[in-house]
Amino acid sequence: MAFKIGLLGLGTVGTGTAEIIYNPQGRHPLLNDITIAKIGVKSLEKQRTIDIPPEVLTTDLESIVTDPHIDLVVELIGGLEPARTLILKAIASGKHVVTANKAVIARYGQEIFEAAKKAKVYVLLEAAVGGGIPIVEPLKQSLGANRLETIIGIVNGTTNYILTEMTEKGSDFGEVLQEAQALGYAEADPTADVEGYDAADKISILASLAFDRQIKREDVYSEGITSITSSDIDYADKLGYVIKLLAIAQKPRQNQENLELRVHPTLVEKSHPLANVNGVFNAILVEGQPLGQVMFYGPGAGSGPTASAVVADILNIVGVLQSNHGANSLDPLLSSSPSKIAPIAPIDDVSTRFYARFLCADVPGVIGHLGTVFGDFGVSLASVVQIGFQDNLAEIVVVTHQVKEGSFHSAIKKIQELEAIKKIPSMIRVL
Ligand SMILES: NC(=O)C1=CN([C@@H]2O[C@H](COP(=O)(O)OP(=O)(O)OC[C@H]3O[C@@H](n4cnc5c(N)ncnc54)[C@H](OP(=O)(O)O)[C@@H]3O)[C@@H](O)[C@H]2O)C=CC1
Ligand SMILES: N[C@@H](CC=O)C(=O)O
Ligand code: NA
Repeated sequence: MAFKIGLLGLGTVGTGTAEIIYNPQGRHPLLNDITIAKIGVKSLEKQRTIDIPPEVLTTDLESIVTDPHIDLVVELIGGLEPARTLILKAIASGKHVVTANKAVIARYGQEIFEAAKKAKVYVLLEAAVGGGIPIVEPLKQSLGANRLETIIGIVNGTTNYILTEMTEKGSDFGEVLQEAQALGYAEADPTADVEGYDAADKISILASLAFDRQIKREDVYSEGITSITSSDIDYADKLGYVIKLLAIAQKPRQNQENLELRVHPTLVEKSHPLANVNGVFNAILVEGQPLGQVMFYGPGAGSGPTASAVVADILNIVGVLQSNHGANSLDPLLSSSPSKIAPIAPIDDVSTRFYARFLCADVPGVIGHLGTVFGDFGVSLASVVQIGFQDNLAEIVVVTHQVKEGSFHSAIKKIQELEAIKKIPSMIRVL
């Protein structure tokens, strides 16, 4: 019997999803049991790159999520509303849901998962993190035997594409962002990409799955790439690093209660596996016991790769429903709904290494003064080098050992008061 899909959205990901479902040859045989009953869009007049029978398209999305003939709703419109309301209505109407919407899941996941549990339907979201990379399903299933400790990921394709183009071709930030938008990688409002909010949504979702905790999205620290300049990229290169936007989740360390969750540009040593993840590719390094480290790598955005993850979720649901013949319970490996909230450490309590570039008057003893102030705040330095001159000012680069963010920033505040220090053009964390 055909399994009927109601598709909300026919943009980059919706079109990729429809293309797979309309062309099942050579793919998983279960696809032959799936049909698209309705597709909800904003505009019926818009030119589409795929032929859709006119009676399938509608602008009445509510009629799709309440249609008694539809079994599963695929939400690919993006944004918070009406996406959240439509997902909840679909659940209340007894429909399974597949979504790529990390913004909604990171903020309203708990509400949605609880509603789904009550209604005994699945809500799957493989496409929401890492695009086509299977990462959500492995965290729920394949890695279930492990005590997961750390996740470090490049989880935003747009910013990785921008940083790669800036690094490899010296391209201009604004121009590359436009390219990423044209390629369908960026969010409708690319602020979410370049300011790190999209990566923060994604790391919240991954941490919630890995540590089985609810994450308060508003407590996740995020810093984007808008202030990264080509000079930073050049200096990083000279020191043996590349700059990547990393999303990091760390389970509570010994004798601590708080999770560490943060997104920021980071200097990554060129020999590190994440340093060679370029363009729209994403990679997620997961560490746990007894497995050790495992890295998931692949295309993190774009029509086909993201649709691959959407359709994988649809197949998972259809497969489970067919095998248990509609039994009245959910497969615990597919459904998820953590009960406890995890406190998140304030960013000042997190330890990291820093790279900082100073422009100083070229007077004797300036390096000594910097060292003394850092020392006063317990910041230990791995290296201090004068790398040249800019506008008659000496350019000094400092790399610290692990230091509490709070101590580093207190030292910087004091350093700013030094007569010889004219400017601190960049401070970037180091992995
Ligand atoms: N693009 C990517 O690479 C990836 C995207 N995602 C996520 O997938 C989701 C979809 O993204 P994407 O395909 O890029 O988005 P697009 O902007 O390309 O497409 C959005 C689609 O939704 C429709 N739509 C939007 N708002 C409404 C509304 N209020 N009522 C009816 N229809 C609406 C649009 O209709 P119309 O066509 O008529 O304008 C369009 O078809 C987002 O949550 C995004 O974060 C996840 C991973 C990767
Ligand atoms: N805008 C996102 C799309 C995929 O999630 C990105 O660039 O990664
Ligand atoms: Na994925």
